[in-house]
Amino acid sequence: MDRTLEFGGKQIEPDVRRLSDMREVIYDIDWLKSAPDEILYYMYRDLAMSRQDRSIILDHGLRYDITVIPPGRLGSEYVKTAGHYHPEIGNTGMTYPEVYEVLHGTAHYLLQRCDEGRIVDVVLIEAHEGDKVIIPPNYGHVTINPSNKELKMANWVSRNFSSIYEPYKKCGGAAYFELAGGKMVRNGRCDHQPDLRYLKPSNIGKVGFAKGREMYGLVRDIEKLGYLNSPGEYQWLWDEVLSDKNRVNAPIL
Ligand SMILES: O=P(O)(O)OC[C@H]1O[C@](O)(CO)[C@@H](O)[C@@H]1O
Repeated sequence: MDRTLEFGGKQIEPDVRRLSDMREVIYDIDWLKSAPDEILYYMYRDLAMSRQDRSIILDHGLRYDITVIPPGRLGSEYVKTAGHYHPEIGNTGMTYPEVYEVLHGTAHYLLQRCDEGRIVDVVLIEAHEGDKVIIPPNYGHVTINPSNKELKMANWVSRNFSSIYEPYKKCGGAAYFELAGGKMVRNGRCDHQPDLRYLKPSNIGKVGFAKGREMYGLVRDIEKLGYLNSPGEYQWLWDEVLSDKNRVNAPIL
């Protein structure tokens, strides 16, 4: 199947993530023994609709990507991304945040925060088409496609860093695995798995999100993405995104 994406009048070829790139984070080790080295997802990075947009995006130290995760299983587990953390910004005590939007399908964003090497918070956010999900500073993240439809999602993120994969690989994955059917199982290979908190997506008007409006359009109001490079100025946003007021029941699949 041709996986070229047309964006801004250009044909974009994806980077791909194969099973061999993420063997360490798979739950079903028996399945892994004989699984073919398939492509699991497609990443179209650093997109812009026009030259003018590109120049605005670069001036603000940002990047816009699209990722496509076809439906599938990793043995008994739903298909997912490898999982990574972002680095700390100087000595601020905060790592770079990120924001996702579901363009098509359903996503489960599994977030976790470590303190002194111990996982202290784990959050699962179910998002549908049009939902925005902010990954706050200091949280690592995995995206799961828990449906039988293709998941297409976009993200805005700082262009000033490279992702850190080691902690997920070292722990054999995130604190939880989502099995086909929706059961969440604790990852016994990592030292501590706090109870899961299920939270709502971060559809927050104050940072420019609007129902039915794709967040690519923020390129025309790019100051609204200021939290991606200066998270220290947005404590109210992190409090709001992570608040227990946003708790929901576990999703029913
Ligand atoms: O780097 P991973 O864990 O494979 O996840 C891929 C995702 O991360 C991003 O690099 C953004 O953080 C996207 O391009 C892509 O959706």
